[in-house]
Amino acid sequence: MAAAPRRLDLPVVDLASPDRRAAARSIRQACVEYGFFYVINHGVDRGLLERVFAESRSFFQQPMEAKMALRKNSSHRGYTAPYSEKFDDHPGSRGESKETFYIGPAGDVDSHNDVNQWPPEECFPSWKRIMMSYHTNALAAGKRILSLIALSLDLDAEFFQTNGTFEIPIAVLRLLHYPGDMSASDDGNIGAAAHSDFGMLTLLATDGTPGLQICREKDRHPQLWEDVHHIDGSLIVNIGDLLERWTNCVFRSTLHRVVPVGKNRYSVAFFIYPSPNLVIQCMESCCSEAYPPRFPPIKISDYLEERGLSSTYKLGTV
Ligand SMILES: O=C(O)CCC(=O)C(=O)O
Ligand SMILES: [Fe+2]
Repeated sequence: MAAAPRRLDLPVVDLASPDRRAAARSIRQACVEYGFFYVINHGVDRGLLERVFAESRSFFQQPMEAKMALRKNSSHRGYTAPYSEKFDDHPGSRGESKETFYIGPAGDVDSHNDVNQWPPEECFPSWKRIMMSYHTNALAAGKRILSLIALSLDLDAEFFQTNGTFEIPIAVLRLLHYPGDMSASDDGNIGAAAHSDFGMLTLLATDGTPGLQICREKDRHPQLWEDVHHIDGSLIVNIGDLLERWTNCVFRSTLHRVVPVGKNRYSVAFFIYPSPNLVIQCMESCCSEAYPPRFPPIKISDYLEERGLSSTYKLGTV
């Protein structure tokens, strides 16, 4: 008989814990072993999250024509349709079934320079306000998590606050919808193909529908995929390639994907990158004589360019 899949018990970090050192230890273990963990008491109001999901659902439930009217623009904001992002892993597969909507900060205080696209106010009167409010709250939660991450790396808790990371942080919200009309047994079908995130940190909220999986050892064959289950009220946090590099690979940016489960699935990803002007180098606390830096210093804007993301994130305007 085949062995039952092992239940993946990712660490749960309480952001409101008075014992910040213990929380930081738990984060360190999570980032070294899994690159993924949950946060609770993260400060993002449950009611706000419910509104974000409700607004997201009503956007994606529109006819394709209305969604395509807000097709992703040259600043990488707006709608992408199912199967628009092709990948080659499975010849014969149609690609990724997910449809997405990208939102960045709304320019300056008067919303000048706002390169976002917004659904028509007559039909979506609260949409922009709810999304901007989530953007602000998620960034605040991200900063609290990064303060514990700094402690977990033997740095000052204010490290990321004082070194320029948040001068003009690049923070992008991505709404996702995985259509429910396919199942994992349909050959080669995938909701989101295996990838690691490029940035520093990703905060992920889901509607509780399963499908998210991680692969802890990317070089192992065959790959072993483990389900990330839902914990009510929590956010899922994962480390991106940039923080893996910055920590000299002490922290892991882990492969993940979304498999179809024959049910509609909604999620909201929030990607955080540092300011484009910041130059990062492998943190001293992550290097030693026996474990020298694996990467030279790099300016974030150059990193984004290297990863093909500079136009994506319209440096300086997000
Ligand atoms: O939808 C999910 O649960 C994961 C989304 C994701 O990995 C991403 O947007 O980078
Ligand atoms: Fe991801």
